Amino acid sequence: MSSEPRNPCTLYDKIWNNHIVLSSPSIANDSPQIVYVDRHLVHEVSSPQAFSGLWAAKRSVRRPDCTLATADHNVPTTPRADGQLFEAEKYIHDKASRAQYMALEKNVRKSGIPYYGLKDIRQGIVHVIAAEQGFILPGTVCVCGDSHTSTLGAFGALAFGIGTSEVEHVLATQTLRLCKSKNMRITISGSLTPGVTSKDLILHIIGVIGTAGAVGFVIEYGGETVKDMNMEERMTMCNMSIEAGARAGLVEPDEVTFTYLYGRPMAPSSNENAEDGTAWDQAMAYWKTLKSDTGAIFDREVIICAEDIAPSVTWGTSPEDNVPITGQVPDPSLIENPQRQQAVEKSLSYMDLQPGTRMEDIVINKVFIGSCTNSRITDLRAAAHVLSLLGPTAKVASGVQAMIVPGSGVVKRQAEEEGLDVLFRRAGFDWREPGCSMCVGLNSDQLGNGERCASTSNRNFRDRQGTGGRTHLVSPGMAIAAAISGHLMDVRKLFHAEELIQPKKISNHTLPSTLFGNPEAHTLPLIQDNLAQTPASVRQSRQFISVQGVSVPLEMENIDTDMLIPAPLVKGLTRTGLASALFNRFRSDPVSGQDTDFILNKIPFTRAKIMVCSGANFGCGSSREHAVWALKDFGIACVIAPSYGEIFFNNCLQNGVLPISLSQSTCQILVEYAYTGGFMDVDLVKEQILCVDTGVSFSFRTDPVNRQRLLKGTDDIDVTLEHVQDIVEYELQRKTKYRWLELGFKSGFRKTITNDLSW
Ligand SMILES: CC(C)[C@H](C(=O)O)[C@@H](O)C(=O)O
Ligand code: SF4
Repeated sequence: MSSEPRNPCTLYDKIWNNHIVLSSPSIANDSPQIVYVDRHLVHEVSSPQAFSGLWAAKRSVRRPDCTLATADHNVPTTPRADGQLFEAEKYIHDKASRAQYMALEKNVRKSGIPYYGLKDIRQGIVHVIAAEQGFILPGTVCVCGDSHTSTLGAFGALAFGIGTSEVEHVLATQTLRLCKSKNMRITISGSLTPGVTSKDLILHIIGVIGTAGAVGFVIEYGGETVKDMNMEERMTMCNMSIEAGARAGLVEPDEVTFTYLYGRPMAPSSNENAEDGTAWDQAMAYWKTLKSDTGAIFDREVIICAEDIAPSVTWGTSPEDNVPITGQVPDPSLIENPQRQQAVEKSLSYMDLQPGTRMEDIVINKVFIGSCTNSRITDLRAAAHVLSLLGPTAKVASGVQAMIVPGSGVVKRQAEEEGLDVLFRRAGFDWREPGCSMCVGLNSDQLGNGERCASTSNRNFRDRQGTGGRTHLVSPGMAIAAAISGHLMDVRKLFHAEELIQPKKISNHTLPSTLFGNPEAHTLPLIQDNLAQTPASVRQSRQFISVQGVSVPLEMENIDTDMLIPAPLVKGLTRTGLASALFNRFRSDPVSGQDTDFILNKIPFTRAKIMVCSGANFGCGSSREHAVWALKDFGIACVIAPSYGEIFFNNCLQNGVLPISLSQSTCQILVEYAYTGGFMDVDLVKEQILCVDTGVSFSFRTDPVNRQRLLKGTDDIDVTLEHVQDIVEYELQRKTKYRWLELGFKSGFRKTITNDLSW
């Protein structure tokens, strides 16, 4: 807002320039800037430690009115029909899940943040409800302690995931300290053929550019295919931008976007008559400017032809491991790059698949339709459409368990009004309450050891859906085909092409407004009780100067944060006590619980202080800061790898863990050295790594700002709060220029303080 964009700009440049808080921002392009956050989403897993930190420092939430909370990851999806089951104490049996749920309720009460809990029909997966309620708007910056916040880029917003320390920063300051990303444009030309969906498209794109293909970039998706998509399809595509490593993915807002938003409870209202037009009119005037200028420069361009794409399905343990359903499991012996070859071998061994097996011959035991990728009403309609084409006698194959988990209570009710649940139940599908469910297995919806699942979620990481579980990512229609046939199957084979074209592309906006529940959202009653005050020691040291010790070598690429710490172990309320959680599924045998021979269990690596990895994209995937806390608790103060998942990298900086990027060949030399058990000395002052036993040293570079942060152990929140006057001025300016950004809340959100909304 403070600095006018220079033409020609990309859509991302425009949003970025509009959100720089300081009137004289740092000129260096790659220096962190203070960026204003318009919308902040909060859920129970990534927020407890942020609130504890906030309360411990005696700070408050700066903009509860711009924040929205819900519980989604931990909640059971078993029926909530019995009134008393609404009580979390009775409904959530798992102690740790319940504690996180209760902590969220206490924190929203204390802060006055609007909240959709188990009693509220609007409860659901955070990324689903934000769109449904009109919380997310074009041109805004939206964050959440969750990597799939990228979903909301579909609205032409800059939406991305952050770690828990950054959540605390946003709660306290309503800003973030951020470096600008590069621009990537992915243009998709032509039309998707019948039976091929935006899920197949995004899997295909990730297959083409790789899971690290967009690290450092914000992607703008464009082309005729995208123009032709409805909002839900765009959300599915943007959702998995994080699986390509991108900071965010976005789509230029257009009539499809505006029509979707019109009349949503938290979108700007078209009823308020002001002299200068309604809030909706004012918003529209701004939204129509949100497009990349002709001639804007993108740092990378990718062109995809929609007609080339078949329904996609994964065979391995990374989303890039995908092929058309007509394809086969790849043969690692034909892969030239030795590191990739090894990765494929490991994946196939975990997935228990033989090279050359036809994808359609893979037999499955479970089917999961849900997650923030594919749990919206149009996804359920797509699934129901395939099922209805099969006729009333179609049944889930014997031996297969299939579940459908709507993304929100609103989606669930809508589906029930349309009778979709009847279709699903009749065919033998389990129809559940909303939540993340088997996407991440934080509740009891999990795969057993060795079970194989066709899943509409977004991550096929090892152990992701349950320890030892095997995931094949597919679209909703393909999931139905798998459920009915009992194996992976090309949905297009079941019908004539024209039958697969759904009758109408309808978005939720045609639904009667009662489906959104009481249009006045509510907050829980404010409480002034003293939440168990967390001692200042919960705020871990952020300082790093140097470290000396043994380094542990790893020769794997795409080490994701689910590997670093499996989901069921992120259910705590503190930042500590996670040493044994680090690489837990590798260190402990899933069946016997005995220690394995994984390198971290071996002397001298049990006391390693440095982790050296020769594979790229370390820490990709989920935003869980628990991965860094686990490393730190184990004793690791420095990670050396060729490249990193961006959120993980930032999380390291927040916790005084030094992430060093070096070329793959240098990392390999350091890995060889690490195997000898020799001492390493990593010195940030000198920017040097010394292999003590051989006397060989390597220099490394760190960003000067980050280097200072680590050397001084700076608390970003303190530094940002030195600029509080600039934040105040930015907010005043925002109120005048973008009045509509406040209105939805004033009129619809803050009025009612009640907790008695029921289903
Ligand atoms: C728990 C949360 C931090 C995590 C994420 O950031 O993605 C989760 O949603 C996931 O999908 O793994
Ligand atoms: S990816 Fe899965 S666990 Fe993460 S927010 Fe989406 S549904 Fe929830």
